[in-house]
Amino acid sequence: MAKNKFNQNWVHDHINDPYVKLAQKEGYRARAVYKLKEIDESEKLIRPGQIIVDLGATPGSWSQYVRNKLAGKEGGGIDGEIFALDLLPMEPIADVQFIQGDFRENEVLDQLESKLVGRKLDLVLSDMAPNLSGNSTVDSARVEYIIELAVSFAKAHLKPTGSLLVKCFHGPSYNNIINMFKDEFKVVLNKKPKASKDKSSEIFLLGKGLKHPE
Ligand SMILES: C[S@@+](CC[C@H](N)C(=O)[O-])C[C@H]1O[C@@H](n2cnc3c(N)ncnc32)[C@H](O)[C@@H]1O
Repeated sequence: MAKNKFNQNWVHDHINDPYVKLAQKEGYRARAVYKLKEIDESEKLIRPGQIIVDLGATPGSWSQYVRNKLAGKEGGGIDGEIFALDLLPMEPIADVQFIQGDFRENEVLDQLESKLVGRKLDLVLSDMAPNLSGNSTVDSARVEYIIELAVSFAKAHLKPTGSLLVKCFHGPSYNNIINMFKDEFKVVLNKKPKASKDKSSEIFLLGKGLKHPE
């Protein structure tokens, strides 16, 4: 398909996408929020009082959703804490502490850890998607690596009852990733929310309760 035609189709699909329209109406920065919302509504992941990290947070719809779930009834601050991190800048969101940097770099991880000051987390979210090269072996290895880092971060920082939700893709490393989750979590679920496009190999993995808390 010619590139222009491809762009036109993308624009047409995007404008007519019900989740794009809903996100605009409800004030969310991205349609991705409805993926998290559906998983949260079925798994009851997010509750007031929690400490939550959102990895790969920009433009911020997941952080907005988490913030709304932790917000007090009187419209004051939040009951809980939210830390968000991304390679790219993010427009500020009230009560969300943002760090800009590459999660694969130790220096960035140190910054995040210094904000946590030893407090354990209830939930780690990762919607991080590495840049894709088009070579499925290379891309699959990149996805596996970023998820491996998220799992090791979760292992070090989650409460024993905490959960990790990551974006993943069906590909050559899928089984390795599932096994990595099964080694670390008591319960492992895969989720394909309605807002995740059928033609995308995207799938979300949820690990609940650490098998070997640190
Ligand atoms: C699909 S977007 C996230 C959308 C977000 N959940 C939302 O609801 O607005 C994926 C994000 O992951 C970020 N990302 C990818 N690799 C990263 C890395 N190594 N470190 C930090 N962020 C990364 C990208 O910059 C991008 O903003």
